[in-house]
Amino acid sequence: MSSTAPTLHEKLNQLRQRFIEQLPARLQKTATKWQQSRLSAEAESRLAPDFHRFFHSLKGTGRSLGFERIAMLADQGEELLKATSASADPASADPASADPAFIDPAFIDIDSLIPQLFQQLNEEIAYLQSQNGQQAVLASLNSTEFSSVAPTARSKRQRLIYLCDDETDQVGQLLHHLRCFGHEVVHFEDTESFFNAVITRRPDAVIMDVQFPQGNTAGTETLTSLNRLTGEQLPSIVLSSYGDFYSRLSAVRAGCNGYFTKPIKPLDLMLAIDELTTPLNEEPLRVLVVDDEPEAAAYHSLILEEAGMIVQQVNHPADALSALDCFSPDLLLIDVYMPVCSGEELATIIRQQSAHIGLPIIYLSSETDSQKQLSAMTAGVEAFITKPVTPDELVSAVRLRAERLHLLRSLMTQDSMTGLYNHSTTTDLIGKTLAQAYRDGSQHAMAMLDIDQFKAINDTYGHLAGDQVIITLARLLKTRLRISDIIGRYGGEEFVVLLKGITEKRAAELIDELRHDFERVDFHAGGERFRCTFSAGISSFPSQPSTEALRLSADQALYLAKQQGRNQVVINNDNGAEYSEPGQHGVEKQ
Ligand SMILES: Nc1nc2c(ncn2[C@@H]2O[C@H](COP(=O)(O)OP(=O)(O)OP(=O)(O)O)[C@@H](O)[C@H]2O)c(=O)[nH]1
Repeated sequence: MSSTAPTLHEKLNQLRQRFIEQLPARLQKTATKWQQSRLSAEAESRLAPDFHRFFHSLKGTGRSLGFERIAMLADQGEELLKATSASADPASADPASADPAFIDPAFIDIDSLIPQLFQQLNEEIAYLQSQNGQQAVLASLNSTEFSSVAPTARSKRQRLIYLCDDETDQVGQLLHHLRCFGHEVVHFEDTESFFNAVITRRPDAVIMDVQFPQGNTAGTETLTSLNRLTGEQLPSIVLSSYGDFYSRLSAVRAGCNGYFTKPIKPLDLMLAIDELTTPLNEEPLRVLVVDDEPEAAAYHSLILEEAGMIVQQVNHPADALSALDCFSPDLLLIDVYMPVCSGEELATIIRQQSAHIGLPIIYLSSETDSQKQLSAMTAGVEAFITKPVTPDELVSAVRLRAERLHLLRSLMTQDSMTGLYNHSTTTDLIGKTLAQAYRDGSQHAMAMLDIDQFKAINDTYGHLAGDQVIITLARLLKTRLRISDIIGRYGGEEFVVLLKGITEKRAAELIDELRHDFERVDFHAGGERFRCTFSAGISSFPSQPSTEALRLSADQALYLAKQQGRNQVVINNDNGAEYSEPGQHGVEKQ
């Protein structure tokens, strides 16, 4: 059995199979209802919206999933129903004069045509379930284009970095710093092995020396050849012993993003790499999909997830409001035709609540009538996408409209210096996580971190150096902890982390590893080099049943850590405090 995760094509294939397996039962149910509707005028008008919705959504989902013939038959059904219902509506004007393709409804034998369509749909399903049909479906699936759907790299903070420098003795410290921050670093001593490695496995960023035995600008020339060969610019930073004009010019021509001269200040270079490889908006976009058709919702979710977004599906419009509150999406994707309430009505309900006034909404529908699209837009939605939508179209439509709100939200929820959550957002998110933990019985641990003798750092090296220390610890937490963990700057030099799904003991081990790596980071201020440490206190849920109780308990443990000499991690659990190995010092001046 293969242990790899299913590919997009495999997931899509599963979705199609599920759709086809369930279709005969849906068809049977609708055919039975159709017979009932023929018994009286009352039943006919009561059940008419159900048939319209059935054909309409079958057309949309069928087309999205690539079942062209099913979509075509469903389209015929919808058109037949439209034509006969228009003839029953005395308010509708006589279209015969305007439309040359008009067929008089009096000549449409709906009683035999609709059952014929049911029959044809059943035959198509039987074909699709046969071996020949399955092969045809597979062939069409393989021809589907997903080329420009973005990779899921955004979900990982760890970067692959290639460092190409033949002066091995000088890069040891840099390698250590980069690895401290959780990056995978591969070191090459010559440009040829570096070149081959890039072709085999493309890195997220490159640090390149300029001068090699092969030539004075051999490093930057290698980057230029690679960029030409692959047609893509490698994010790169130059690290050179020379700052002369021609070395710098060769770096500019190779499209390098930065130029550092030796001796190296590892932290500066590391932060530059971090900036180069971290997308402006690091948090993935969140999309709520509301569609009564589970397969259609799953199909669109799959595409958006594949592009790195977090998606939640809701199949009943009534569940959309609570999902909005719990999930906090950056965008809402709504199907227009749903039972109970239309997409238009749902959009109006949402817009009437001040908390969701700015939320971008996109309609997704098989409706091609531009007049109807226009009227649906009156509820204040951003866009109307017609099914079937290609993956690239869907991803870019969603990204375009969601990113602005996402950015605005980030400004309100993040601390501007570190990009971590601010105090109130941290408390808010922890509260929501605990509410969920009560329902699913999960356990979590909280860590409170405080930089040791930070006042002395500010006083000795200046506030800018102090800020650098805060930013570095924030980066360390972000790169080394899980994306799902909640990491906040609680104020000043104090941080709070909720490590989800782990015991306090495991949390203490993780934080202690960070403590150990942090104390080995070199900071520079003026001509001086210095190091810092932090202390941490750990508490856990459910022994501490609320955010406030967790915070107080972690704070007590932190206080103990400070009292006992700093640079250590203390757990506050039911059995009393437990300590990690205490460190040596708070500030080390070298
Ligand atoms: N550079 C800088 N300093 C800050 C920032 N926020 C708070 N501080 C300073 O952080 C220092 C915190 O000092 P204290 O609370 O006395 O604690 P400490 O010196 O770290 O000592 P211990 O916690 O006991 O190890 C104060 O001098 C604050 O002015 C900031 O954003 N940047």
